[in-house]
Amino acid sequence: MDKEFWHQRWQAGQIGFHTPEAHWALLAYWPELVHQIDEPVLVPLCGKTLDMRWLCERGHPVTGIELNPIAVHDFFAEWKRRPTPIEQADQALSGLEADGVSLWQGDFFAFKPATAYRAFYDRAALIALPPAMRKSYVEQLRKCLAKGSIGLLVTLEYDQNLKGGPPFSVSFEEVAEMTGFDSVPLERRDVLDESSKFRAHGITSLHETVYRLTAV
Ligand SMILES: C[S@@+](CC[C@H](N)C(=O)[O-])C[C@H]1O[C@@H](n2cnc3c(N)ncnc32)[C@H](O)[C@@H]1O
Repeated sequence: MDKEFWHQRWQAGQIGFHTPEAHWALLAYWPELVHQIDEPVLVPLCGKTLDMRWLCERGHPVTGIELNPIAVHDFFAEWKRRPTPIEQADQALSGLEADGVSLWQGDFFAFKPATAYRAFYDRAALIALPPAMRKSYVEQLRKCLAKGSIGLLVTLEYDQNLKGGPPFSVSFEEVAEMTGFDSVPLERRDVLDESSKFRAHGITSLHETVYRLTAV
């Protein structure tokens, strides 16, 4: 998945991954996971997800990293906020901030956090990347985090032989073997009925799995 692929998706408005409400797993599991509600949260490959607004409304300062400028612009515009630029020496990405949400626009692999995060949220970030990139993503994510950081990871599982990604299928075994993290599955939910696109490919089993990750 090269960068141009994502820029074209945003340019063409092909953003089926963007949902009009905060994700069910966030609502169900975040409160029991992260008790300190002013803990800053890192959201890699964030798009313009409303999950960031949910986290912010809960009290968390939020840092999102997103490649595409349309996503960053739309996030603030749809939230009816006028962001101001963020200055950070030694940062290759350009940043905008409003009301506790900071969005850095650019390549997550070039992101240098000012301090290590202790909480993170990954929905449709790991699974947006092909297998060859996922190891580097996990390494970069781990570099941004303090030891003991807690996060929520949401994956999809389906027969990858029937459909190419993204989103890619990421197995329980792959998550269990992620270097630098301990994982605990919290819920595995059948989501086939909400996904006609997958049915059209002949897929008969589609699950969303939610994990608690701890950086070790
Ligand atoms: C499948 S979308 C998910 C967005 C968001 N997490 C959500 O749940 O709506 C993946 C996003 O990652 C962005 N992206 C892809 N590669 C990236 C990279 N290397 N650095 C930062 N963002 C990236 C894409 O532009 C896209 O908005």
